[in-house]
Amino acid sequence: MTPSKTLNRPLYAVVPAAGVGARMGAGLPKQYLSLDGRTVAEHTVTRLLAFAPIRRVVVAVAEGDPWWPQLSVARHRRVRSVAGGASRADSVRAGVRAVLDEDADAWVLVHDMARPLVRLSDVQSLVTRGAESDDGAILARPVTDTIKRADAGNRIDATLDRRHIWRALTPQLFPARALYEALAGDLSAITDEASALEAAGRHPALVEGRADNIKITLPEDLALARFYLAAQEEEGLAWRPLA
Ligand SMILES: Nc1ccn([C@@H]2O[C@H](COP(=O)(O)OP(=O)(O)OP(=O)(O)O)[C@@H](O)[C@H]2O)c(=O)n1
Ligand SMILES: C[C@](O)(CO)[C@H](O)COP(=O)(O)O
Repeated sequence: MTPSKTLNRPLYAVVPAAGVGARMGAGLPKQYLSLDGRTVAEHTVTRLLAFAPIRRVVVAVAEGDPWWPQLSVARHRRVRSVAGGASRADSVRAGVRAVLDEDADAWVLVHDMARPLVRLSDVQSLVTRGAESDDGAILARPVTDTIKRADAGNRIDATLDRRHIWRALTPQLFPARALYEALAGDLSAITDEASALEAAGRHPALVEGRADNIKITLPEDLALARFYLAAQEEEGLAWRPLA
């Protein structure tokens, strides 16, 4: 992938990877499950490392995680590990702190470890669009179903105009300083980084990403991920060994 021509500040990736995968219920965190012979974590980090403009990939792992240090990707020269926190937002904040300690002027791409199928073409689109404004940008998908809002009794309260409804994906791109400050308050309702920036009055851009950039969350997502991975390989997006 050729370096971005648009982002004129250092680019880092922060990967929250300190979750336990409760909804997957696999007995170990889902990022260490195998996908075509490699862990989900290896797929994810290797893809980010293949995006040349990323100076470093900061991975937030749970304290005492015995699986992460066993992966060769954890020792890659452009990978750094930090201790994650009790919530996703805490883990992201720890990663962004490490980025700011290296470069106060950096931008960060925050990407779920649980999204191993992200395409470099989507990362490039995000960086190109995100660089247009200090409010940043996120990958997202317009919804294709009819969207209902429920009342407290799970009866339909309203049908929303889906032309304005998008599903948030990752990566999400922001100036590191702005994100760090936005993550300083009450994090209990924060499920993605854009929400934190929105609460601070910013309006990140939505950049349409590919549908195969799924988050592995439930057991059935593994079969879907294998299907999409095979399709990507047929397209020529094959596994690339670390440089
Ligand atoms: N304290 C936490 C919780 C989550 N994550 C990370 O945030 C990403 C998205 O979260 P999610 O899919 O919810 O993962 P889990 O928290 O592991 O899943 P669950 O909610 O089912 O336990 C994952 O890469 C996960 O490892 C994190 O870094 N720190
Ligand atoms: C950030 C995210 O992937 C956007 O869809 C998502 O919100 C994280 O998932 P979680 O289950 O809320 O941690």
